[in-house]
Amino acid sequence: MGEEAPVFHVESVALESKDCLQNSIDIGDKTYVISISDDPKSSISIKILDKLTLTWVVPTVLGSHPTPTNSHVAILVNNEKILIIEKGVALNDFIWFLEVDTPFVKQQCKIKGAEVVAWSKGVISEGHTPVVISGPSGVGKGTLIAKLMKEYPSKFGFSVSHTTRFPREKEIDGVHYHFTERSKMEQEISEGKFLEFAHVHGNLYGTSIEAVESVSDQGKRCILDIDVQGARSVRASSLEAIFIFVCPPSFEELEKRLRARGTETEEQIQKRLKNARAELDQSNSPGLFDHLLINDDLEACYENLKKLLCLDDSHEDSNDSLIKDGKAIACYSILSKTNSEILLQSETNEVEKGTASLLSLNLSFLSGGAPGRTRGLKISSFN
Ligand SMILES: Nc1ncnc2c1ncn2[C@@H]1O[C@H](COP(=O)(O)OP(=O)(O)OP(=O)(O)O)[C@@H](O)[C@H]1O
Ligand SMILES: Nc1nc2c(ncn2[C@@H]2O[C@H](COP(=O)(O)O)[C@@H](O)[C@H]2O)c(=O)[nH]1
Repeated sequence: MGEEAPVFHVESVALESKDCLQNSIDIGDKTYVISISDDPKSSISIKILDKLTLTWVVPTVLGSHPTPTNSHVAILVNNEKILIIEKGVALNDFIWFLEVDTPFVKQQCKIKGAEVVAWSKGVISEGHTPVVISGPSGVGKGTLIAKLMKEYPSKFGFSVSHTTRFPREKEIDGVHYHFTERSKMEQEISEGKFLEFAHVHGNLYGTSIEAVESVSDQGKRCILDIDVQGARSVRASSLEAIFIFVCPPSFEELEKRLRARGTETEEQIQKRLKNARAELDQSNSPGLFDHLLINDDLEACYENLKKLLCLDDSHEDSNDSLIKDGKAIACYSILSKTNSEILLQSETNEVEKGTASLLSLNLSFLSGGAPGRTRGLKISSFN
């Protein structure tokens, strides 16, 4: 009796060059050649061979790229994207997707009139639904968020927005905001790097995709402090979130708080109060906010916020245990592939703490993708 054929499905050809390992993948009439090397000068290159005309194209490459390393394997997920498994990098950084024909890439090809490919990092942790907090200037959003972050530093992460306004005293660049030049921010908006942006009180504010994704990467729940226009844009985006509007007990109290904060000129206060009326009017827009919170007594409001966020619910993501020690080094090769599952085998004999000898990667629930992360990767480990 003959041996049963193994379920191997090799689609990638690996070519050793002096400083790096290249993988080539065929999709239709094109061959994608991916070289990742740890030489900083030539760290990542993508070339496309058109097999009909035998011409090479160097595409425009979008997105943050994988960590340079001289060993990786590549395998086709479907005709839209290639999965890259990097070797010798941290466990929370070893899965990447090179999108070659997804809707985002097609749209970018049209905009740029050139061949485009885009990187997207694969994320094992699902994170938790982000929370959008809106409300008029001075109502106490920042105060409530600061309390939450202080009490639950490992549960929540703040989405650090970009803004063209000047920093206030004690505000730190990269912590409270990314303070930026208008032209630079506009350029980055045109490059598709922002989830949302809005002109607020005479300045440009925006949430970069990276700001939200980097919080989720840490397995934390992302908090966005954005105005009502921004909340509307996020509602219309693919980001699933909970939307909370914070109201003042009265307009007079709002004005009192804004003045007492002492961070705005009289002219700016007037502008913010005028905008506050419009924002309060919009708080009841159908389908926009899930919850309204009145910030009268701060402690009472904070307790209500905690209730809304189910902070006594101690549910853990089933993938969490695998990424707890995300710094462990991954060194996996592809053992087998079906349409929805890839089996990875550790190349090291001694299984490092935090890694497993076999990993099963389920691709059935993928979501997101370039220009952000690819989420929904389900991983099971076997030792
Ligand atoms: N419940 C409350 N009672 C009294 N004062 C409050 C209350 N909540 C917040 N404050 C005070 O009101 C001022 C404005 O609060 P905060 O800066 O948090 O508002 P904000 O909504 O984040 O404003 P902005 O949108 O302009 O950033 C602060 O001085 C803060 O200490
Ligand atoms: N649409 C967005 N609005 C934002 C963002 N970051 C902050 N904001 C809102 O701007 C006002 C003013 O903030 P301030 O710090 O200058 O007082 C406030 O309502 C914030 O919620 C953003 O990224 N996008």
